[in-house]
Amino acid sequence: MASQCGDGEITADEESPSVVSHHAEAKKEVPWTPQPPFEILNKYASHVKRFRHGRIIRPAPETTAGRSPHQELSADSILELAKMRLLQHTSQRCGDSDSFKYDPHLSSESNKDVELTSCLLNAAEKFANQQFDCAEKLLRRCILLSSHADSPVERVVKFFAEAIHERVDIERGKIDLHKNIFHLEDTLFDYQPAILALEQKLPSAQVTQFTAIQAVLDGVGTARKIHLIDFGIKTGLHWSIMMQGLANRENYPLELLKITAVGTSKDRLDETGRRLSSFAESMNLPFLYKTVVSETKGLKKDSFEFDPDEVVAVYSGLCLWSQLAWPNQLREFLQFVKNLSPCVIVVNEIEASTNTSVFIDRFHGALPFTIATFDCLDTCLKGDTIYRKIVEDVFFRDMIRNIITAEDEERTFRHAKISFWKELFAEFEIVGTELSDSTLYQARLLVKGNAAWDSCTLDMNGNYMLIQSIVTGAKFSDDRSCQRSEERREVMDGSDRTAVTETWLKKHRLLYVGATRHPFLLGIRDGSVDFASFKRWLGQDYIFVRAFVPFIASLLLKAWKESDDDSDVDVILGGMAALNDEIAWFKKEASKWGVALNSVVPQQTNLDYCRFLESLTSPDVDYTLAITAFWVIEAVYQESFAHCLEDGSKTPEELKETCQRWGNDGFGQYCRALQNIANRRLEKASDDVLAKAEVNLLKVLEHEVEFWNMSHGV
Ligand SMILES: Cc1ncc(CN)c(N)n1
Repeated sequence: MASQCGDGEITADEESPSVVSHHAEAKKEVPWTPQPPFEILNKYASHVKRFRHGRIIRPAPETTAGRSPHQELSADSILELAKMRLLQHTSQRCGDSDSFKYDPHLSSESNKDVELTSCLLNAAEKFANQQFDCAEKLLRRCILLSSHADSPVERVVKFFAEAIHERVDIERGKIDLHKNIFHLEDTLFDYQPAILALEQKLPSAQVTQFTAIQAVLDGVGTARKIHLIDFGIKTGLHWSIMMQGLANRENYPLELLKITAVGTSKDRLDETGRRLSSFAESMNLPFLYKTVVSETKGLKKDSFEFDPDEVVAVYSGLCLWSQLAWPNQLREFLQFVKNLSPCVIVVNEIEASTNTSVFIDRFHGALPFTIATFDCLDTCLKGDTIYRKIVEDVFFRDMIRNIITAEDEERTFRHAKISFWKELFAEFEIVGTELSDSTLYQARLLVKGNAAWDSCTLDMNGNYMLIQSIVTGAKFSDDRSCQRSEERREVMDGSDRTAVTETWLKKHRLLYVGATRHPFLLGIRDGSVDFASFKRWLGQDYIFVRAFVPFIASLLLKAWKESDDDSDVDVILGGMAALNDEIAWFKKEASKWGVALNSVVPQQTNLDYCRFLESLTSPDVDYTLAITAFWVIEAVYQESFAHCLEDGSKTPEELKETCQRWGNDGFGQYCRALQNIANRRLEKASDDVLAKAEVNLLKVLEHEVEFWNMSHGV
């Protein structure tokens, strides 16, 4: 795809003031080159070196204090700073150009972005308060200053300012609401190369595609006849990826893959069908493609062809939002889907809060999400400026206009938060099912394996996966503190008493799976492990375990001084005593494998982890924090090695003793005792300690993943 659009062309187009020429260019037919499924995942092998600290542990909010001169700010930090500026300078409210004080620590670009954003925020507030003159003055300033739109923030400000300006004119009766006749399906089709570029380069698109495919594959299991119903098939690229997964299925050869695509344009559906059919043919995959030409409203079951032997799966990719303006219709649609009796329904939606009739709330719901998206587009479509412009100009400009200028049913662009969707699905007894470990692991690997996706984070909300383009440090801490009381409430007064640590493990399951189902461990479990890797692990872990001794000693001291329960000391002492035996075991094992422990040089990853342990030995560190970290460190090994001993494992004889050491039931009981102590302490901890303990849990998990990476030799 990218090679279809060389740099020269892009440069020329970049200089063009109009986007129309880009559109003409981008509409050119380009070959459809689906990526083989696991080739995308195989990319990890070469990228895995970048499998470094991701964004799961977000940085502290960026502030300008202590910053080097002329620093660039991330787009989301600009938004936070702009909000702060606006709050601080309440007197400078009506577009007075001299009132904005440039921060000498920031680059001129960042200063300009902050100024523009606070001007826009101010204008939106003024508009919401019906101070149209003042709003107009501010908006004119935004439009003027963002006319060159160099940065993603400027482009967002420009689109929002233009839309609010139009809204001011509507309110004043100067113009009528110009109805947006935006037909998503047509637009997607008209700009297919841009959409394909998006699908292939945007982390959220790739992760959702893979997760969706894997969830469908898990859902249909070993079925030989699979019927996929897709409401919103677009390019159909995702199914070509799945076809390759199905073609590789060994024990349960596929008898038929049937896809029924639902949409309003027969031509467009047929074209997608032709591509998928030829792709299936090239793979010798038994394939049938059907179409149902209809709006989602008023769908009839008998428009679909069902076979009693087949297993039905439903995919709804960015499709439900378009019905949010008509809640009854949305409910009818869900009932319809439910009546199809699918084995799995995979839904992919944008999470934002724009489904409200209150203008200012909608504005604040749409702005961060748009800034994050533009920032992400800027990074991921760097070499495809034409496509980026199309996506911004065609899709987002219309979306912003609609969110800002329209009301009631005219307002068709809506997004809801995950809690809304969960409640809605629950009405139909549609509940989230757990994503398999391999799905979670692959999703995380996909994000971590691509340096350009540094700003993408994955989180779990129950069984729902959240993919966020960018989350600010500030937002991170806000979100966490909002959740804190909820987490605690679950512990204290819920009848279904879920402890804090369990809630966290669910919330951070992706990372937990990454730490406990690493390919190094899976290699031990299936017998394919490279013994050189095992020896590397042995030597490095010996060094780690030695550093563990002072950590436990300091923990013992903290327990003795601070604990409200004497038995804590006994549990920790048990762990300490076992370490003596463990160190002796390492020595014996090392001599068995010919590893000279004295000459092992600690690797940087190991040193980093040991330094983290050391930081927890300080008397300033709260007992609750240290015991929580201790529990996670032990629990990861317990869960990891126990998995290598479960039924079906092919762990080589010579590694069984290692797995037994941490995978045995006694060690499991000891870990549960540690977890109980952690829960008891966390239940009573202050919000501050609770927040720090959660961050430490994430840090331990990250260190553990890195430790396995190091051992694995990546
Ligand atoms: C890296 C690491 N993590 C945990 C453990 C278990 N004590 C260990 N030995 N090494």
